[in-house]
Amino acid sequence: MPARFPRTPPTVVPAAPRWHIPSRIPPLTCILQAPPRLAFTPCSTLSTAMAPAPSHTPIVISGPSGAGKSTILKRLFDEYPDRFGFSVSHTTRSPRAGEQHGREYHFVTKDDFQDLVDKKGFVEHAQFGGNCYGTSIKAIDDITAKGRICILDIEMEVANHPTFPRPRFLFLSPPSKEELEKRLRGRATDKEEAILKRLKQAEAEMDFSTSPEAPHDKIVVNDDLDKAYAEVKEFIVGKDA
Ligand SMILES: Nc1ncnc2c1ncn2[C@@H]1O[C@H](COP(=O)(O)OP(=O)(O)OP(=O)(O)O)[C@@H](O)[C@H]1O
Repeated sequence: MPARFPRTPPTVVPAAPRWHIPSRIPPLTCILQAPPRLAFTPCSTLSTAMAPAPSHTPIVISGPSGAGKSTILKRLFDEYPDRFGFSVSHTTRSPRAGEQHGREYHFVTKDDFQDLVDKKGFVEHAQFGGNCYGTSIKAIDDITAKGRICILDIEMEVANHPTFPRPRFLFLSPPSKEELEKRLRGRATDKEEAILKRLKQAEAEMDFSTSPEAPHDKIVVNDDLDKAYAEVKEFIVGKDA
């Protein structure tokens, strides 16, 4: 799994969760016009019609915490060890012991960070715990220049960037809220409060995933792991890989 960018929690608009599986996702023409609005219609969807041909275009993978992103990506990276890369984020926080500039993060001053923000050099950036974090266009381009596919676990604001070419968006969905809760508890990495918070946020993410503003080219339901992996793999590296 890539170094994870601290994600800004989406705004949760209270709504009764509807975990259904629509037959297709909204057309891509909606994507670049509207800002990502996180109002909510939970569901799990599958679509192949809108996905462009696999290439070196960066992939943004999203989905509720516990949906299985790390599990599936690990499998993919094990199968294709030289095919992917992760962008190195910028941060204004100080390096921790053992961290190297340019490896874990690009450690920059607040002024330098702001300068890059002003120049629209980030595809997304956010504040977290009093520090700024961002994914720069250059960091993504560095991966693509090496002939690798850059995998990003970032917010959807990248879809609205004025100059960055549109990445491909993959959403990994759990089969149900109950199953998601089971996985989060089974993973045993979070306290009760964190699990409840993740579940609430999951509802917002699920709703957003099928709203007209959602940019996803493909939504994979991670019920059976092998099947979900095969679908993710086909979307990312193509059918014949
Ligand atoms: N298809 C599946 N069936 C059953 N369990 C699964 C499946 N996929 C993943 N899991 C399990 O669900 C748990 C959550 O998976 P994982 O940690 O990969 O989720 P994640 O989406 O990466 O979460 P986070 O965003 O919090 O990192 C793990 O314990 C994993 O082994």
